[in-house]
This record gives sequence, structure tokens and C-alpha cells, in this order.
Amino acid sequence: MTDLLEPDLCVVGAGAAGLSVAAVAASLGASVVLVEKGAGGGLMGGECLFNGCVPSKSVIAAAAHAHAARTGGPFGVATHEPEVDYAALRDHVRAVIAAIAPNDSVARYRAMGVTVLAEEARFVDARTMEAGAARIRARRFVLATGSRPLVPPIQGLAQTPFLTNETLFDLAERPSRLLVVGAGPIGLELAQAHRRLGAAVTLLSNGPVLPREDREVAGILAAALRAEGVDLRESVEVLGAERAGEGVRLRLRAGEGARQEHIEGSHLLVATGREPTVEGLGLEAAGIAHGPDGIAVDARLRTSNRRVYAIGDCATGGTGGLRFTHAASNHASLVVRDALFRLPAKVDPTTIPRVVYTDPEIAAVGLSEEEAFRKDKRARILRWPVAENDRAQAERSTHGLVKAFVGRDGRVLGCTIAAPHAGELIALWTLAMAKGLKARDIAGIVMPYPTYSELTKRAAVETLRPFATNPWVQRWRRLVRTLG
Ligand SMILES: Cc1cc2nc3c(=O)[nH]c(=O)nc-3n(C[C@H](O)[C@H](O)[C@H](O)COP(=O)(O)OP(=O)(O)OC[C@H]3O[C@@H](n4cnc5c(N)ncnc54)[C@H](O)[C@@H]3O)c2cc1C
Ligand SMILES: NC(=O)c1ccc[n+]([C@@H]2O[C@H](COP(=O)([O-])OP(=O)(O)OC[C@H]3O[C@@H](n4cnc5c(N)ncnc54)[C@H](O)[C@@H]3O)[C@@H](O)[C@H]2O)c1
Repeated sequence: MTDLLEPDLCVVGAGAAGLSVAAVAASLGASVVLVEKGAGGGLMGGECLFNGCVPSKSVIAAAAHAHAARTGGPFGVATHEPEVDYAALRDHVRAVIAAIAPNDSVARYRAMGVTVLAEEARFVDARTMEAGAARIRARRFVLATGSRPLVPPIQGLAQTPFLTNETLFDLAERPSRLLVVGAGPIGLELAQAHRRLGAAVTLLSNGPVLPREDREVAGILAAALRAEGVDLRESVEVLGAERAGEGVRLRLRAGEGARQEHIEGSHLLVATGREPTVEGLGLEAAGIAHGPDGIAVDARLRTSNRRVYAIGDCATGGTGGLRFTHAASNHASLVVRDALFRLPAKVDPTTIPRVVYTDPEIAAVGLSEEEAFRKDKRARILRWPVAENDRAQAERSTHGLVKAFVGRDGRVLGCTIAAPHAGELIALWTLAMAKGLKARDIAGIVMPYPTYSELTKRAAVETLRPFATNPWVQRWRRLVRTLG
């Protein structure tokens, strides 16, 4: 017998995006059905919890300990080459996931009043989904089915053993010689972490490091990786892959006309982007337009079917192509407003920060330098180097800079940072973007000394530099002096 469910909202996928929608909507009194195919095996939480943010940041934390053991010399602390027990590191990663998992559990969501179905959902027509024995005719549907690793069409790759973020964190032994393909956030974070954990690492990319970020800031990161011994090779074409004994061999070419060469490793990590999870959803039956980048949505996250939204990693278009956990949460709050209260709101990608958790950390929000000058020819760049920060000097962590872009009226248009804790520093610039603040609003804040936050203030104070040399200001200063 088929159960007919008629909730206010049916959410498909219990990752960062779907869980946020379900929790907020249920707390506001809406009836919610949440369909997650992994729920039967306890897999609520999606990519971020099991294969993404949480395990990668746990590995990065372990790598920071290993790095500290080698780099205490200038502080007068004896250094040593740390021994890394990769199986114990895997247990650490699993323990962190287990500590967070109860927040996302079926039990917690059922306690909130959400009906959780451990099934795979698919549309059978424009307003009905099927999930196991249930038929769901919801007032609104929210698709939050996420993404998975995009495997590039490299000759022989399919027959060659390779790792992705879905398998790397299950290894019990550290790769001795890791080849990483892709210099986006995943490749960079995991390449540096594994180098610090003692692996020989080669990082290959068909373009530059962080192709979508500021070139100066990306260059600072590239130099830092090379200084730590990562063999970073940008603008390299990977032509083929094959098994070589217990390991792998790649065939490369460093640009048009260059000679082909071979490189071998014990393990290969493919980190060349993501593709949306949309197959089997019955999108055609529901008249929902989609393409290789995902389900097409407008800035209100509506699909071509007026009853259906798509959010998080599976959506494209109005999301600005940003695939982050915090972007997914932002989408969720906008959709709940729109679906439950008809309070439409648009995604504003310029207020969604981007962080890469390397050392130095890279963070950015808003417009890039090029975009800022395209928007306002009289825009200005406010810069402050990390080396001018006393805390950075004390910690001998002096590489990097804050670089903010402001319009002729002083309003913040964007900011990009390479610095320790850049992910924390970007918060204030994000507030400035969201609220239309001027750099002088930030310049006026008192920051505690000695903190990295002073970098933010010092960059913002640069906005006042023309003021200092303004003839009227100088005239006023001279006048005040004559008054005694
Ligand atoms: C290695 C790595 C590190 C990352 N680090 C960060 C970071 O530090 N910070 C950050 O902000 N972002 C990070 N991200 C990105 C972040 O993980 C994603 O943006 C986020 O997880 C997307 O959430 P989502 O809910 O859209 O999708 P997912 O988390 O992928 O969830 C989708 C869910 O839908 C379910 N599903 C799919 N199809 C169906 C169906 N037909 N029926 C039922 N259920 C279905 C899946 O089982 C899954 O549970 C990282 C990603 C990776 C890979
Ligand atoms: N810190 C974070 O917030 C974080 C961390 C990891 C992942 N993520 C998210 O996950 C998503 C995926 O990250 P990603 O790093 O896999 O993808 P990406 O799309 O950001 O970068 C892919 C990289 O692979 C390279 N590449 C692509 N095809 C190649 C090929 N055939 N040969 C060589 N190089 C090739 C590209 O030039 C690029 O450097 C991102 O959208 C990001 O938002 C976020």
C-alpha cells in the first residue's frame, strides 16, 4: 500500500543545505518530509560531515601539529621529524565526525517533528515525488542533493586506482608519494596537509593555483607551498594515467609543444572539481531544467517548476556557482522565507565569503580587483602587509597581505586576504559588504593589540591617506596651531 504524504515542504537530501531547510522550517511550525537515501545507514550530514569540510579540517589540524614539530628552531624549541601514525590520524578524523554527527541525526530531526524517510526520492510528475512506499505531494519541494567528484576524461584514468575526497580519509597508511591533480581548494588543502604529514607531494594543475582568486594572493600561497617542499606544477596537461606496480604513473606535458614526461607516485588524488547529483531524480517528469553544472535556478533559487527550489551544491545559475557549506545554509534560509512566508529574497554572491584552509589561509569576499575597477574606474586598493603586524612578527608568520577594494565613495567592494586566520578576518569585510559599510567605518573600530584583526583596521585606515595630504585639512591644521 502506498502512503500519501502532503506536507508543507518536502526536502530531498540531508546535507548542509537540506538539513538547514528542514530544521528552520520545522522550528517555524511547518510540516516537513525529509528524504535522505543514506539515512538508513545513519548517513545524515552529507559531503561536509563525512567526506568534505570536517575530515579535511581534521587532517589539516593534525598536519599543523606535525609542522610545528619541525619548525620550532627559531623559537628556541628543539625540532624533530615527527612520526605520523596514519591509522591513528584516521581514528582522530572518525572521532571528530562522530562528535558532530548527533547534531545531524535522524533521531534529532524526528524530535524536531520532521518526517525522515530513508529512501531515494524521484519525481513521477510535476507535483508528486515517490520515495519507497511513500508518495509525496508537497506544497513546495526543495532539492538539495549535493555534488560528487568530477573525474576528468584523462586517458587510462578509469582503469587506474585513484583517490578522491570520498576515499582518501579511509586510508590506514600515509601515502608515501602523493600525486594530486587539481589546484582548487581541495587539492591545495590536502596537498599541503600531506606534505606536512611527511609525504612527498606533487601538485599538478592545468591552470594556475586557485584560478578564480586574486593572482597576487594565489601567488603568495603558491610560494608558501613550494617553500614547504610541495612540487607544484602549474599549467601542466595530464595526458594519461596507468597503474605502475603498486602505484600509479602519469603522462604529462608542460604546455604546447613541450616534451612529454612521466611521473610516478604511490597514490593519486583527483581533485578537479565537482559535478551535481541529479540522476534518478525524475527531473524531466517534473519539467525541471538542468545541465552539466546542475539544476538551473534563478536568484530566488526557483527552478523551472514553480513548486520546486534547488539549493546547495546541486544548483547552478542564481547561486553564483559558490559551493560551500555556508552558501548552502544561506540558500536554506532564503528558501524558507520564500516558500513559507512569500517573502522573496535573492542570493547575493558578493556577500558570501570564500576561504581556503591552507597556511597562509586565503579568504575573499565580494568583487575581485578586476571586477571592482570595472564597476568603478576610480576604485582604490587598500593594502596592508602581514609583516607589519606585531602578532605576526611574534609568531614568525609574516607572509601575506590584506587587500581591500573600495569605490570612490569609500564603500567596500571586496577584499582578499592571505594571512594566518584569514577565514576569521574576512568576517568583518563580509559585514561591510552585506551592510554597505565604508572602509572608514572599519578604520574607526578599536581592535585589541596584538591581534591579526589589526591587519583589517590598518588596511581600512589606508582609506584616510588622501585625507592626510588634503590642502584643506592642512590649512585647518595650521589655523588651529595659530590659535595656541
Ligand atoms: C574535501 C572537501 C572539503 C570541503 N571543505 C569545505 C569547507 O571547509 N568549507 C565549506 O564551506 N565547504 C567545504 N566543502 C564544500 C561543502 O562540503 C559542500 O558545499 C556542502 O557539503 C554542500 O552541501 P549540500 O547539502 O548541497 O550537499 P551534500 O552535502 O552533498 O548533501 C546531499 C545529500 O543528498 C542526498 N541525496 C542525493 N540524491 C538523493 C535522492 N535522490 N534521494 C535522497 N537523497 C539524496 C545525498 O545522500 C546527500 O546526503 C568541501 C567539500 C569537499 C569535497
Ligand atoms: N575551503 C573550502 O571552503 C573548500 C574546500 C574544499 C572544497 N570546497 C568546494 O568544493 C568544490 C570543489 O573543489 P575542487 O578543488 O575540487 O575544485 P575547483 O573547481 O575549485 O578546482 C579544480 C582544479 O582542478 C584543475 N583541473 C581541472 N581539470 C584538470 C585536469 N584535467 N588536469 C589538471 N588539472 C585540472 C583546475 O585548474 C583547478 O585548479 C569547490 O567549488 C569548493 O567550493 C571548498
